[in-house]
Amino acid sequence: MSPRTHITVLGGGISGLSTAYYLAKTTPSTVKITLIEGTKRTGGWLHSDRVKYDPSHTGEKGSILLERGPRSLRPQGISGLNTLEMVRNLGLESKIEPVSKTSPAAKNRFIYSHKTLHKLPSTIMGALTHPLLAAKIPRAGLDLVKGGSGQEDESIQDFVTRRFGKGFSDDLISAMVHGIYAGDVSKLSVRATFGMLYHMEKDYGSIVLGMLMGGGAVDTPWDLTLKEKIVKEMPDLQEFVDKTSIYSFTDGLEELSRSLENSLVKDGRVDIRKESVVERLEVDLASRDVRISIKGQDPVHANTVISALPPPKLQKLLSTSYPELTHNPAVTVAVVNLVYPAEQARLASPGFGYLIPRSENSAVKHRGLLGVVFDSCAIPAQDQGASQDNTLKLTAMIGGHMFNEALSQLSSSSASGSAGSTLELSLTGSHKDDVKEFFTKTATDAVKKHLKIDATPDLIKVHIHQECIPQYLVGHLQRMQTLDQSLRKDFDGLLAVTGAGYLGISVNDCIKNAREVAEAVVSKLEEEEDGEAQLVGRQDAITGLERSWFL
Ligand SMILES: C=Cc1c2[nH]c(c1C)Cc1[nH]c(c(CCC(=O)O)c1C)Cc1[nH]c(c(C)c1CCC(=O)O)Cc1[nH]c(c(C)c1C=C)C2
Repeated sequence: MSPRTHITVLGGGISGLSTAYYLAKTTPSTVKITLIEGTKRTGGWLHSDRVKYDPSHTGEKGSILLERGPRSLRPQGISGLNTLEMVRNLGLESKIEPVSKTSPAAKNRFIYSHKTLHKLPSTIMGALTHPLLAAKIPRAGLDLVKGGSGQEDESIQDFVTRRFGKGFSDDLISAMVHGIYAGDVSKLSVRATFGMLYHMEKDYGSIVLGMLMGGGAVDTPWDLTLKEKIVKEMPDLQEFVDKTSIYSFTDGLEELSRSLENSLVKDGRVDIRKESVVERLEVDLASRDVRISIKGQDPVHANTVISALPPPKLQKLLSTSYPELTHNPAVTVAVVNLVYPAEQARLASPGFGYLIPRSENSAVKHRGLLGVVFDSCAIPAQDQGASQDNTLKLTAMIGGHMFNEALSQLSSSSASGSAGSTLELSLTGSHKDDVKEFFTKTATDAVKKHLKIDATPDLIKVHIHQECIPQYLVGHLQRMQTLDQSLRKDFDGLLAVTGAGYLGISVNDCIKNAREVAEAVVSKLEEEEDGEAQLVGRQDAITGLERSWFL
């Protein structure tokens, strides 16, 4: 590869950091790598706070971890294995806090319905015979006799209702969609979010049959090669995967992005530009140059740009319009951390937490509550000192697709009267306080009503994460295929994309997709150097969206 080669990554979240990390691992030291981080703090919605905490009832000092976004990772699957490999290479293994498959957090996930907590089924068979659905028709039979819809895509709700009946979608599946996407089951694409179900229907004509046959996998050839490589190099990881349900780190999931950034700094290969606002990307195909204009700084020139920015942010930098970059909204989630004195607050049903299904009409009845995580039970080892045994820590997640609808109730109840859609989003001054108070009350009322905990929290923290989870609307994968073709045609490999806005929102998927695009870009640049690329032409240029044709 030419010593003048310069690859620039845009975006300092987990996807941008991972892309830079894999580029640094796979390129010779002569290749220049720049990471332009932007103005937001590294870690984004993975951000965690460790609060020095003095439980007043003991007078002893402790320290308690309050996390904002996803707080754990699943080790399973190829993307899970890939993250574990990264964790080991970063030297983070000693910080892992595993949750065993036999722990209450692994076995007990609940949904709140008809004034009680019901245990979520862990298998499709368990779901089909679930007491919440007992009064309805035998759904397993329905699934076995129904064929496919013949449609390329449909909403999760349409798919599930067609195969298993409406109760199944409104009760169980909508709750799960709240607990992953904070999204609306009637709007999200079944193919892009639960691809396994889509493929089971397509391949076996039945989900039950597909499950029994172990079908539905959506692993690409690249995924399978990656798995083989990791298993060969680190065979002992499988043992951890087999016994672990989820895991986190001593100081929270943010430790992963912090450690990634530290390793990039220490390694010295990547020029990290913090606090840099990219204003424009201009591409000159003839000289194979991308001019990156940065506010108040000299422009940067690169041979390839990999954007890990949210798709609408990338659109703002481009002169041509790509409707696929702006089609999906991203939802806002309010995260309320609550810490109670343990002797006044006890969980009757220990577990991971509970979710509110669509059938509960949450936007109105529960002011937009999506669910509550039982942090003290889910990953108890994260809290230290006196706080570990003397506190009950819960986190309420509120809003998502119901954010504005829920908050519109504030305008009718608060003196300021300025909530609702105005939350698009100028959270300042007294209005900000009203909004925070609204979410605090939503969370504490839910804990009283649903968990029968009447105590007053010792500590409350509210964080509002604007547009933190992209919503893959119906037709998402087809749009990604169209975008793949357009980027290939217009940029000929000079611009590739990665990140939660495209092909997987989970932390594991973001890391694996970052690895895939970084490795593909590097091998393409190597081919170009060898003169092979000229023979193959645009058909082969890298966009980061190649896997959209496999899913
Ligand atoms: C109550 C709302 C939410 C809870 N977690 C999230 C929300 C919006 C965010 C979230 N949860 C998952 C992901 C994707 C995976 C990742 O990045 O690691 C995100 C962004 C994982 C997840 N959470 C639940 C399920 C079934 C999954 C899928 C993978 C898995 O099985 O672990 C369920 C769940 N989420 C929440 C609760 C309280 C809950 C179950 C009781 C909180």
